Amino acid sequence: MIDIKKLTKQADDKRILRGIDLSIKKGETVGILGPNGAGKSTLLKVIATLIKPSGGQVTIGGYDLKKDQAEIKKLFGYLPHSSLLYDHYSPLENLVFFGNLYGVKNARARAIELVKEVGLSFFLNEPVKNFSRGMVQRIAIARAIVHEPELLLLDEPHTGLDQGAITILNTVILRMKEKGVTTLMVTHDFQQAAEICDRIIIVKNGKIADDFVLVDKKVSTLNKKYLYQVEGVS
Ligand SMILES: Nc1ncnc2c1ncn2[C@@H]1O[C@H](COP(=O)(O)OP(=O)(O)OP(=O)(O)O)[C@@H](O)[C@H]1O
Repeated sequence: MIDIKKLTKQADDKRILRGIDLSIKKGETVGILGPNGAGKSTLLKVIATLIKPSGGQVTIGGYDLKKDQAEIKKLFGYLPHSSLLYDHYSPLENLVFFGNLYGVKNARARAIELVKEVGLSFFLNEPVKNFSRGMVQRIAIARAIVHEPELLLLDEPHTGLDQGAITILNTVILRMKEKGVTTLMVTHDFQQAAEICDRIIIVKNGKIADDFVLVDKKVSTLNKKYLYQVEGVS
């Protein structure tokens, strides 16, 4: 699904990504972990065609990032730090708007179904500006999947969510996985990464420091591996 070779990104004098080689198969759920400033969000933004790489090759769904941006944009749903929602619109209005933008057939029915899926049917017609951070995040997740993307790019999706919302988000991710969707998730939440990811990538100083399958799904194993790679603690 994603094939990255020798990816670099330089901004001003700073080398943010220093030669990333990464191959991700269709249907994988991959957690990207690493310290602040390691380059995780930058990597996600390159894949989301939001920033141009300085060097290297990126192929997504068989399309070349340099040449086929329009095709790539249709393939993924992206959840950045900001919700991208219109504050004065309700969940229904927001999701119909974004659904139409992506050419979703029956956007209204899809919007209603998604608001139900994220547990906010009661607030279907309330303006988003009155919502709590967790409620906004639930609708932002619905927005990211409104067009049923093949690839989900999530930047710290669990931040600020209560337990109920975390469960809903994880259910959405796992349901997408059942449909063969590939997910890349930047996170600082080790518990969620251990629970839902098939594979963990640790980014440090703009490079991949580790790439492994968390066989036992234990957060303690993940903590250990992370501390070893990032802090040198064994
Ligand atoms: N446009 C830019 N110009 C200059 N430096 C940038 C730019 N974008 C990001 N950086 C720097 O690149 C580094 C990596 O940023 P990035 O947001 O990818 O880190 P991150 O691993 O996602 O960190 P965090 O966990 O704190 O979100 C940081 O030092 C950041 O300040």
